[in-house]
Order: sequence, then C-alpha cells, then structure tokens
Amino acid sequence: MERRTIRIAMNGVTGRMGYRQHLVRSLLALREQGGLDLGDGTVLWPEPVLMGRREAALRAIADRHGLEHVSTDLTAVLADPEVEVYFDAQVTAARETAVRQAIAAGKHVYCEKPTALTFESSMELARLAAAAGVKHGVVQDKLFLPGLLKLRRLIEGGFFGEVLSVRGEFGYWVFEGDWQPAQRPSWNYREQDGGGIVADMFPHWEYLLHELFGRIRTVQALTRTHIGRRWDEDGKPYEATADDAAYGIFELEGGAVAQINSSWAVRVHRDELVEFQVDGTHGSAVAGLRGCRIQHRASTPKPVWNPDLAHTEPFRAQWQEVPDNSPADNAFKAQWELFLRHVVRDEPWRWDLLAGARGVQLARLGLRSSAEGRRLPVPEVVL
Ligand SMILES: NC(=O)C1=CN([C@@H]2O[C@H](COP(=O)(O)OP(=O)(O)OC[C@H]3O[C@@H](n4cnc5c(N)ncnc54)[C@H](OP(=O)(O)O)[C@@H]3O)[C@@H](O)[C@H]2O)C=CC1
Ligand SMILES: O=C1CO[C@H](CO)[C@@H](O)[C@@H]1O
Repeated sequence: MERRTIRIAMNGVTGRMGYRQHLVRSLLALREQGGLDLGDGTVLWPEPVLMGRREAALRAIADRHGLEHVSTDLTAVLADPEVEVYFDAQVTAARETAVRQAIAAGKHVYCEKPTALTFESSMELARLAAAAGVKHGVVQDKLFLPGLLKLRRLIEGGFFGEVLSVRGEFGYWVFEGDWQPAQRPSWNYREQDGGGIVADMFPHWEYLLHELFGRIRTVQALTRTHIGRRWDEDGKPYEATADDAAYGIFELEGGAVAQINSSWAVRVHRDELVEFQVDGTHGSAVAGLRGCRIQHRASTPKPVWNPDLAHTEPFRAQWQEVPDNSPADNAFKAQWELFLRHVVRDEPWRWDLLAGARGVQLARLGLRSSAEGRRLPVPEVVL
C-alpha cells in the first residue's frame, strides 16, 4: 500500500466539537484504523495541524495523542504549501473571517455549521469558494447517524406511502450554571456572541428535512428565551440574550408539514435527545439518533376516544424496532471520509458551502418569522 499524507489545519481543536468529534473520533480514529483506504492501493494518512488561540492547550492535546504540529498563527499555517485542507470548528462568530482567509490562500475548506452569522456572509463564502475553485464542505452529521440512516432506508424503500407529517422533538435541560455547572458553553446563550438555539439547530433541520423529505418552502417559528439569567464558566452571572427554545413549523415541497420543537429548557421524557415521528399513508416511524421504530398500516390499532375508561392498548409496544443490518461508523468520521475522498479523488459531494448557506438562511428566516409574527417563504438558494 502506498501512503499519501494529507495535512489538515484544524482550527478550534480545543473546543468540544473540534476535539472530541473531529480530532479524536474522526481523524485520529482514521489513523488508528491505518488511514483511509482509497481502494486503489493508496491509503490516505491525515496529519493534523492543531490550531487555536491557546498554545499550551494545543501542546497538551498534541502530547496526549503523539501529534507533532501545533500553531496559533493562522496566516503562517495558511502560507504553508503542505497544508491542503483548512477545517474550522471555532465558535461560530470566528468562522467567517478564518474561512475567507483559507479560501484566499487556496486551501480546501471544511467547517462546522452554521457557516456564518448572516445569510449574506454564508452566501459570500460559497461564492468565494466556487470562484477560487477549492473543494468545500460543511458538517451535516445528523445525516450519518444510525437512527436517521434507518429512516432514510425506510423512505427509499417506499415504507411510508405518502409522507403527511414530520414531528421533531429536540432538547434537554441545560443547567443554568449556578447550583450545577452548565453542560454547554456560555456563548451559546448570548446573541452577541453568535449563540441561540435557532442559529444552532435550524441548520440541522434544514438539511435533514431537505434531504429526507423535500425542500423547505416556508417557515413559521416562535422563539423564546425561557431562562433569562445563567452563570458562565467562571461562575459569573450573565444575561441570556439568545433564544433557548424555538417552536417551528415548516412546509415542505411535496406537501408534507414538519413541526420541530427545539429547546434547552425541557426535561426529557423520550427515548433519545432528538426524535422524529414520521406519519405516512402506509406506515409511521419514530427515529432517534440511534434507534428507529415502525408501525405499518396493517398493524395499526384502532383506538377509540373514551376518557371514561382507562386505555388498555400498550401503544408503545405496538411498534417494531428496525434492525441495524449494517454497522454505522461515527457520523462525523463517516462524513470526513467522504470529504477527504472528494478532495483527493474528486468523488461526488453535495454538502458544500452552498448547502451550508441554506442552513443559515433557514435560521435567519426563522428568527425573522418569530420577530415579525408571520410565516415566511424560504426562497431557493442559488449561487
Ligand atoms: N455538528 C454538531 O453537531 C455541532 C456543531 N457545533 C458547532 O461547532 C462550533 C463549536 O462549538 P463547540 O465545540 O460547542 O464550542 P466550544 O465553546 O466548546 O469551542 C469553541 C472553540 O472556539 C474557540 N474560541 C472561543 N472563542 C473564540 C474566539 N473569540 N475566537 C476564536 N476562537 C474562539 C475555543 O478556543 P478556546 O478553547 O481557546 O476557548 C474552542 O476551540 C460551533 O460553531 C457550533 O455551532 C456545536 C455542537 C454540535
Ligand atoms: O447537533 C447538535 C446537538 O445538540 C447541540 C445542542 O444541544 C447542538 O449544539 C448541536 O449542533
């Protein structure tokens, strides 16, 4: 086997996503399996350059994992001709400037969602990347989760008949940070720092609904900041200025209606932190991150509304678990593999910065819909 090294600048690798999902669970996991087998006698060997603003933290990560390259100097890293790919998992507010710089330096670019704070900026990034002729991509990890892969399999197998509606429930309680530390970074709760659940989650809902059921035609959202005061990483109180819950309705091309609640102020009474119930004329499914249960029309019970009687139907037990059939890898790693193949082998790829801009567009329109109290059309995005 011939080994081909690909040097990847990883910015924001001291953060939750940058470290755990992208470095450890994706690129280091690829190295642990011996590299990415390209199937033509070549193995691709990712060589990360750990980037961030705290040299000591970067050095500690490098030492922990036996890595060599560390830098806090983006300009210098981008000037290095050996660096082929720039990856960004910094806080959202820092992304646009860095991605612009990477595109200008002629690097291929891969980054977390949302790609920018405004729709205009996200479109600008897509245009710049196209004009520069670099390969580009945005993380759309939910598409590669086992539960949602099963849902896709059901759709492609025609299980649902006509899809009528999709009900999504996402959320969990994020502690305020006073008597128990918060489990998410405080910038998520400050609008001025790029926070907010709409900016965070609507990009996910855009690609999921779009890929699985059809393009989103309209959005109507109601947002709230349910918890107005929180405590940050240093235990200091701050005002939560960003939305921490969003109640959204989306009309899809093809006629289905999707309704998704997103909240960091809800206690979980579900099997998973996110679940989607899909109802179709021929069958229904409830898919989560990992599991997926179905009920076919032939096995659908016939409940009769009568509040005078205790119900006797074991409703939850009337669903059937969809088998895994094939093992699913970590979702982030699966997408990294496809992106790297796209970069070095020019294999097909559709999750690009334009797709990223659609996510930002939906988030911005969702916020506007809530502020104006009306349903808004979602225009089709073109370069
Ligand atoms: N696809 C997915 O499922 C998810 C995606 N995300 C996205 O990933 C990104 C990172 O989120 P997350 O990992 O939760 O955030 P974290 O707060 O854990 O990490 C943020 C990273 O950005 C760096 N950073 C912080 N402030 C600045 C700044 N002012 N300028 C430059 N860099 C800064 C941090 O460096 P330092 O360590 O020095 O503070 C750290 O490396 C977000 O854009 C978010 O939307 C988040 C969660 C899930
Ligand atoms: O996909 C995700 C899962 O949940 C988190 C929110 O609580 C998000 O930050 C993230 O983007």
